[in-house]
Amino acid sequence: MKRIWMYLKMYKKECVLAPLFKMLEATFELFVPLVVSAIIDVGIAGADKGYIVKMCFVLVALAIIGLTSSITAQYFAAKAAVGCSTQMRHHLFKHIQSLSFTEMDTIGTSTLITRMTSDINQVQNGVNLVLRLFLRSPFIVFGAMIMAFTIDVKAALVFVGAIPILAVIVFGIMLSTRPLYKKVQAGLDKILGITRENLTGVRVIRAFNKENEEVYRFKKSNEELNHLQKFVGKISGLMNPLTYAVVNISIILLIWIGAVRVNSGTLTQGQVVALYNYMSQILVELIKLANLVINITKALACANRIDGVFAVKSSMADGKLDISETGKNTQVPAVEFKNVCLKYAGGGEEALTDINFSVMPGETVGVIGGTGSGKSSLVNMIARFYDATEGEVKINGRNVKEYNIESLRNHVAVVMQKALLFKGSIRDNMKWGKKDATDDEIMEALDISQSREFVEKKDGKLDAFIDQGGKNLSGGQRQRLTIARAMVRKPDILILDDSASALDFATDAALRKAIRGMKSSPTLFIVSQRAASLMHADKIIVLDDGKVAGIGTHDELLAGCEVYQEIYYSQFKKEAM
Ligand SMILES: Nc1ncnc2c1ncn2[C@@H]1O[C@H](COP(=O)(O)OP(=O)(O)OP(=O)(O)O)[C@@H](O)[C@H]1O
Repeated sequence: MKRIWMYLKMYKKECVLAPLFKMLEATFELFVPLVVSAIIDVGIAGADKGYIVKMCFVLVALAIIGLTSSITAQYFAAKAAVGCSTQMRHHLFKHIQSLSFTEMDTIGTSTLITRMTSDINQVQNGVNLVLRLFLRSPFIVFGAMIMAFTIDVKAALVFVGAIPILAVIVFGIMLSTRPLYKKVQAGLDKILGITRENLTGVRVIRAFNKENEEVYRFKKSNEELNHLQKFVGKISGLMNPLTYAVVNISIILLIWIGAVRVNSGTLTQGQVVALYNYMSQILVELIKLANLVINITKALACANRIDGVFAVKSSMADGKLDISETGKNTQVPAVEFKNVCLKYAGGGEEALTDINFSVMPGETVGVIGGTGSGKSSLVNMIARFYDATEGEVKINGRNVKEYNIESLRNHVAVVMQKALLFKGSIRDNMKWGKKDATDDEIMEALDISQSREFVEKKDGKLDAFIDQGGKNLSGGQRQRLTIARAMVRKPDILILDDSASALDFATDAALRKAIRGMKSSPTLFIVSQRAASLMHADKIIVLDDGKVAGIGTHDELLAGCEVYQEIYYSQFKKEAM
């Protein structure tokens, strides 16, 4: 609530004008039954055609003024609601960007997307409805009752009896359905999550013939939601018959009392019709009010969930040191791990235990080990995607935590296992590496990553269009372009995290040779399960179940490291086959 108000404060004028125009509309609406009553009592009763036409014009004028007020109110309410949600979305996105991978892992991508999209939309709807209805509906309810009293106190007593009964029914149903609506919202979130997972993983699902299982999984969740919605719908469905029953009984009473009083000459026929219209207006507004309260409840629940994300603070404090101020001394290791341990949030075993090694500037380091042995975890700590839970990761002799994260990540380029490109031209994608990269710099990076040939064959060359995620490229082409994107930056430390796995051996070898041939060759980490990709490295780190099983050159490890021997001979036997 506090947060919504924080954003709404920027739209104070709109927040005042929207309800005011709605009240203006309501005021004119309250006059309509009186005009209709006058048409009956004066125009029709007196057969005065001129009067009837005149009053019809008054009705049209009231409708036009009401409509104009309503549109104006809608404009201001929408401006405030959309403005509030835009600001909130912007800040939430910025906040999410500031979170470290640890928090992102804990919250989950799917949840974050739901907060950014449907939750903020719900808040926007809630704000819009509140601005339009929170004054208007009570105003009409009480206004109609007062108008009824001005017509006839005795007949208006029917209103005094009916309104509380109607309020109890409407709000009673609303209160009983409120927790159920929360469950519906959770069910919707689940469906959204399944849909998102399925759409992003559609290729894998088809490759594994999992369509039927996925359709079944979706159907199950959808049916659960359907049952819940039907149940809530049935309770909410009681609202109309019950309220209409009360209103109709009240109307019968009104007409009965009215008829008696018309006979006695205390009331006119038109006044009875006016009383009837006021009763109808009250009913409509009470139903609107109930919907408003349901929407407020949903909006507040969503706002709380959004607040929950805002409440998560990054566990990664930014340092002050600019990395360009270090690294002048070539005798200091470019990367050093000192007794490093890593345990991911959410418990479980340590992913890395007591890792110690150092790498001098310009050296090539291979990281090898079985699946889940901790290779990616190890290199991810160099660019501070995760912080060591124990020990120290140092770059140029200083703890990575001392560096300003932006300068650190400009210095360390990571090519991730999953080759991900973004919608846009090849040039746009390359400029992710360096904003102001010239075409020459891009071509140089394409040369190193062995991508020039296929890029030059594409229509438009650097302007060739890449679909979202790089779907219109082959796996190997995607990998080469992600490597080129990292090379454009000319990083001091380059990490290839199993990022050449889709390349053939000759291209893989040509890539490594080109990197080593660069004028200022980076300190290079090659993570791979293929011994052939890193056997020429200056140093190979062999990981086994999160621990270092051996560090040394290929020859040293082949002579003395059992895990390395196992990996190497298993592959060379395989490759020889
Ligand atoms: N974000 C994470 N949250 C929790 N646990 C994780 C996370 N990332 C990795 N792990 C766990 O840490 C261990 C090491 O994983 P890591 O990805 O570093 O292995 P790897 O050697 O790179 O494997 P692969 O070769 O299959 O990519 C695994 O047990 C994995 O389940």
